[in-house]
Amino acid sequence: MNNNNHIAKKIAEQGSIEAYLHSQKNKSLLRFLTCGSVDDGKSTLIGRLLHDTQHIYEDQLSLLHKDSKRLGTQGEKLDFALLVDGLQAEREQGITIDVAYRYFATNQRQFIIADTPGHEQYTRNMVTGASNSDLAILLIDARKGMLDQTRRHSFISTLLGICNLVIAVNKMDLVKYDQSVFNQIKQEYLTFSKQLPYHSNLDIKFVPLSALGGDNVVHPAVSMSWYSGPTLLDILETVVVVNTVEQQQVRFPVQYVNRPNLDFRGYSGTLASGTLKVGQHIKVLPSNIDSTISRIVTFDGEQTEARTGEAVTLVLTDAVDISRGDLIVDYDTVLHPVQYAQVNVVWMTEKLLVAGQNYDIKIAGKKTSVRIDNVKYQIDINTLKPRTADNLHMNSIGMLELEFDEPMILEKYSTNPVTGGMIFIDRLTNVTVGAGLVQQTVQEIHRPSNIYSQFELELNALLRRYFPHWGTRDLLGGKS
Ligand SMILES: Nc1nc2c(ncn2[C@@H]2O[C@H](COP(=O)(O)OP(=O)(O)OP(=O)(O)O)[C@@H](O)[C@H]2O)c(=O)[nH]1
Repeated sequence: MNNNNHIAKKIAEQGSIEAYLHSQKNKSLLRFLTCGSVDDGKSTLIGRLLHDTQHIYEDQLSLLHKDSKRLGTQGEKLDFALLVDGLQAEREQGITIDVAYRYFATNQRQFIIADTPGHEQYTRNMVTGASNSDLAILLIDARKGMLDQTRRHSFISTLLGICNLVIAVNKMDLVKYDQSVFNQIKQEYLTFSKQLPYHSNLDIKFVPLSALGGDNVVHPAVSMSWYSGPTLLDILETVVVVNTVEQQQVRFPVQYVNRPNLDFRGYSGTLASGTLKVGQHIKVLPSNIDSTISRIVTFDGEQTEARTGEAVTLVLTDAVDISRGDLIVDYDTVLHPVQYAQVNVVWMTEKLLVAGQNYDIKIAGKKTSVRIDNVKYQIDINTLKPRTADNLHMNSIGMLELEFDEPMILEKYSTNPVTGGMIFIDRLTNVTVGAGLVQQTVQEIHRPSNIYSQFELELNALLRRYFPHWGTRDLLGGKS
């Protein structure tokens, strides 16, 4: 059955189009990404998932029949990779590609898949895909076992806070569906995974499959009777995703001050976490000015409440001075601005990252600059252990010590991905060159005292002693 018939059947089951749409809307949503090395079978797997869950339109299916026959990549069979490799041509032409998002739904759930290419230089897209996902499917070619890219993508996924990993050992048909091959890869991965960030919170599942033949993707494989676990779709339909963001404290980065006329002044943005209500007492950081929400305006009209992820415009009872990049939080939230932070970085450009460089950064809607004070270490992708490094090259992951141009409201990435996640932008080319995740904000930093003159140090001490309300930073590293 193709997608058209499939949907028609579902509508008939529900009784009306309205009832069908309503049932779709109330299903939980799982966002996942597929990653792994080049040619591991990501596109084939996604094509197979869409096909076997009847999410391919009639015209797509006949085109797929035609293309598979014309190219003959799979003999007489369908080449599912062709279904999702629409970007292939762009790839071959070397055009920058982005993550391809695809949507499908089953009776249990709705899914959004981020398909990220496996080539080494495409780590950038993988990071983008992972930052919006609840679960990562890591494909491993059964013939090749674990590769650097498997380790790198596992590390990045977990660093970005994904705690559901599915290790899909693909192309089992090419190893004669041998259980020992699967077991060996599973064992190797389990040993490796002990080094992954937040290891104790990880839920790792293993499935042996053949994306090409459809074994254990949607339907259980007869060829692998030794495997009694769930199929990949079973896992996707039942995995429990804990969304803690909604319960977290309010973080509303102001993206835009909306002032269409003298009578209206609103602050637009997407609510990164928590909920906001009309009448709620709030505070604006870094200024610490407080006010109350008088209206919540959206594209579809006014509402009394805003939930995590909603794009809204807030109107306040007072005419306060708020600019783009400010952060609206609950009135009783205490967050101190910091000038330094230790940040995990995934470097994505050929130009080496070295200490002393300056970059523009964007964090929670705010744009400012940083200086790389120090490359603390690089992560060895095989052992996931830190090793000393003076620089970071493309695709490497490391820890930096940063100094911001101005005091910043930051949090650990693990506390809040919006106030703890940043991108690095090259000042000349305006290209995104890295992704950073705050590991630790640093209030105190110990600089060698001899970079300041005795007079500067004495003046600094006097200012801090007699004018504490100026918030002067301690040149020797004390709290501001
Ligand atoms: N025998 C066999 N071949 C497979 C299987 N899955 C994928 N392939 C083949 O492996 C090759 C690569 O598959 P793709 O789906 O294009 O791989 P990919 O990971 O999407 O590759 P990129 O998009 O280039 O990163 C194709 O020739 C597929 O037909 C499988 O389970 N068994």
